Amino acid sequence: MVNFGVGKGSCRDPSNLGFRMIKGNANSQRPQVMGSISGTCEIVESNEELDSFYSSKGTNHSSSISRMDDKVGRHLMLKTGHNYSVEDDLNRLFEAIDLKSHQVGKSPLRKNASKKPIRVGVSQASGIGISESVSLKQALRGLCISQASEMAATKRLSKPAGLSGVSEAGTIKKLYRSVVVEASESGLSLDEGKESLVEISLVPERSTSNSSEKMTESLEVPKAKSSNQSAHSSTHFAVATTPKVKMTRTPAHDEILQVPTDVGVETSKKELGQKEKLKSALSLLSPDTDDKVLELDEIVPAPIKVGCKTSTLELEQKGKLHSAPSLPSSNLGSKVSNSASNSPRLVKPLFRNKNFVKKKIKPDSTSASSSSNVCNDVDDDLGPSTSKLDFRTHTCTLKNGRKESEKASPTSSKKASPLSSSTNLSIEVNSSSNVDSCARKPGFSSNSCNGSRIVVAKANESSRSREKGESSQSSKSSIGNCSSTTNSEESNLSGSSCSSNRPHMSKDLRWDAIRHVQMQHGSLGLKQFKLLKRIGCGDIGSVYLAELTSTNCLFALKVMDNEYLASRKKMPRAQTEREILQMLDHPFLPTLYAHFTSDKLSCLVMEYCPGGDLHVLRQKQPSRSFSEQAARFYVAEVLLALEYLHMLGVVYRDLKPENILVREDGHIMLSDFDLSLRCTVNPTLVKSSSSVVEPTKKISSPCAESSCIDPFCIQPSWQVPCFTPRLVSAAAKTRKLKSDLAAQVGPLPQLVAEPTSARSNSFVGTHEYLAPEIIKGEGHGSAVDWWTFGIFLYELLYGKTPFKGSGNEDTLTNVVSQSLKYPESPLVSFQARDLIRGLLIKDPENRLGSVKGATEIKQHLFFQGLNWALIRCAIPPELPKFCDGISALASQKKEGKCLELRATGEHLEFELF
Ligand SMILES: Nc1ncnc2c1ncn2[C@@H]1O[C@H](COP(=O)(O)OP(=O)(O)OP(=O)(O)O)[C@@H](O)[C@H]1O
Repeated sequence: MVNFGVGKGSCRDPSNLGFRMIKGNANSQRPQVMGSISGTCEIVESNEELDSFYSSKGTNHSSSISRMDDKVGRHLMLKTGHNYSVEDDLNRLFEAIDLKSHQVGKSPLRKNASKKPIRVGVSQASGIGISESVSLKQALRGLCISQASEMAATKRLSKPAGLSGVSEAGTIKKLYRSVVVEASESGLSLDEGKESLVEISLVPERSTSNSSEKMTESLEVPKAKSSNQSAHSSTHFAVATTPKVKMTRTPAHDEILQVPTDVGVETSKKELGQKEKLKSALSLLSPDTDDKVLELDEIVPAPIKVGCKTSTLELEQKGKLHSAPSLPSSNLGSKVSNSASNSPRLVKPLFRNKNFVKKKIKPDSTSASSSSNVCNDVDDDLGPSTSKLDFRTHTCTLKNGRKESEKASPTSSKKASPLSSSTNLSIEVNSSSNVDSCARKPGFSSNSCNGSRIVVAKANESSRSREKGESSQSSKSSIGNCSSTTNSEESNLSGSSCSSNRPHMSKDLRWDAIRHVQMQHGSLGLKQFKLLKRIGCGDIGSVYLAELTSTNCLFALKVMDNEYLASRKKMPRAQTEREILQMLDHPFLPTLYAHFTSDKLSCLVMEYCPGGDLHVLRQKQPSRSFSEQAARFYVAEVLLALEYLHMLGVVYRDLKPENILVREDGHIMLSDFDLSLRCTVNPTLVKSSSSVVEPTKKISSPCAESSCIDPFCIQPSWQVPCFTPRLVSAAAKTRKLKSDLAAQVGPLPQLVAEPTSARSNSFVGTHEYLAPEIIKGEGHGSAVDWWTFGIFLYELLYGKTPFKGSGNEDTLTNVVSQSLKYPESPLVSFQARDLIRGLLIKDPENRLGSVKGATEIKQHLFFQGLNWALIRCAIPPELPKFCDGISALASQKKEGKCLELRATGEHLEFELF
């Protein structure tokens, strides 16, 4: 294992930058997952035979071994027979390899005993001898790849980030392409390739190397093979290209690496040649694959679609924007650092009922007053006093006073926690309460969560009942009665609802705190929370800022009244929200730590977001609108969240600033999923037929553009601000070189993970944000999210929505019939307006994003130069400013401003104290 120490100083969750490259065969059920640490890259060849090999000999396969030629291996096997030791074999092999290396004029690879990659998979099995030459060969190949990775890492580490003089991205791409082409030409069928898939997965840090603790989510491109697989719609990919590709990802990651499969084991010379090329490519990918992917990403030609329908493979339209007459230089002007350097604004989140701002159209809302019923559960008159709380300084502590941070390291955490990995954390509160905290440490078998997981309705009937469009407050609400959903909501929930599949937040100390309380009390329920303040109330429940008893951990506790939900037919919405929350593991989406249900109440224990929402933040801006660079930052993060949701088969449907919460670190969190539509998704790898690349437009110096949030700008040299005047830097030259090379190589296939077949007739959303197709009742799909995304960007930039009328009816009429207009002020760049124009195309089929989803939107010039994978590490436009959280809470308590749950069981009775 090699720690590549990716520079990510400001990264909120650096663990997600760790990645792993795994090669396996079809027999490998899941990618081998090993313990890793932040910024770690591992390249592992994994198959059963390999495992057996290591298992039988206890060989640390991390030993550095150079590549072995097949013939050499075979020869040795014949010569030595079966009675030998592995060590002897390896010694001979090293000699042979040295000889071979000299023959081909290459210096032999060094053995580096100091590097100790973690052992793959099962390591304790014994009794399996090496009797097959293929085992040894493959084992050595695995070692070879590991070493190649290490060497590449060493090389990489010896250079400043971003200044690598060699266009590795271009090289990788070239190799990749050649493999793709050759594999394609070889005429190998998908099935043939199945035996040796290559996976490059992005995995988080792990605390153990137990093979049973696999947690990467494998996205296998080829045809769905088993019924079991087909049950998980969100993780199934269909292949639109040859050769076959297997992709592995962690849910937390935005980027998916795509690598062609290494076809066959030992077939033809041609295939062997392909393997060699692929290995070379893999070795180059090693230390900073994230960076490489980004660079590759950047050089992929942008299939921009502006007002015209684009078929999957026909990318003729993509040049439209690029070929447009010289775009006016961006007036994005100032750099992000500018905003970042602004004196931090005192943000006072005004927690309020959002219904007063933009009233949602929700199917079960029978009256405007209905939503207030929930709010009346607790009669509190607290002001927005949490606005000055400094939750950045808030530290979770356990009851014994020991700081959770002391257990931050995986090992210490494991030792210190009263819950070992063998502890079953499925929780039963009491006989009448049912709790599923899923507060498991990564590494727990996801199966352990299944018992408490909600079973999703299978039939269309049930699906329909889970839609939220039965009625509405507007005249259009009757459309909800005809709500029908096809091709949706058939997927059942899998282990992804557990923390074991939530690598993104796996190190969050709140997991430990919850486990600790559960252990102490035997269960988790409302009694274990001290409700400090009601943050707000929505249509289906109230949200409280709550402290977990005896810890300093704060949560957002959403409390819903079951009876109320049932009487208003809102139970399906609550269920939808919970199920979606259970699936999520993304930096810009909320983490659900636990949920518990009693006869009377349902509670969601969520990550608390102290920074208020974007609606409030926007109103605090001068001219009540965001600068373009700030808007770009926020919409980019929202876009990644939407992309992730779509990949999971979730159409969000309720995008608006009020639902974008601001985290303590200034990044965003998309909240509120009770109006979302669940559907099947069939992600596809699309290989562009065009090789036209416009590198000079696509790639530019990171700071040449406006609103630069390119991590290069916050990277060490380090912390060179964007606005620092630069001459043509070495990095810029390198980029130019890379882009030139990329132009020669051609585009990479693109992953399209848009649930284009999702259909719903529900009338849901928020008036000003409703897409025309929803208003017209024509049925809608995932394109509604791109419409709302356009409205959202418009509102951030102009401070108002484009079609707002004097009343809701007018608004709806305007949405359908009024053409898009831009106010004269504030001045907004052409790129921004062009993006909005593409997104607000009334015909969903022609709307930007309708075919290729976020993939095509991300390539719009508005986002030019943005480093998508590292945006989470970028400096936000502004940071919420709070004073000390704990002391503020304490003073609130003294002042009697806090609510505390009265210990009366499950009744929601609070009193001031
Ligand atoms: N995790 C959180 N952290 C901080 N505030 C939150 C969190 N979740 C929700 N809120 C706030 O609580 C309030 C109520 O949220 P909630 O989702 O219940 O209602 P809503 O957004 O109106 O949606 P709905 O009516 O669909 O339930 C909102 O003001 C929201 O900003």
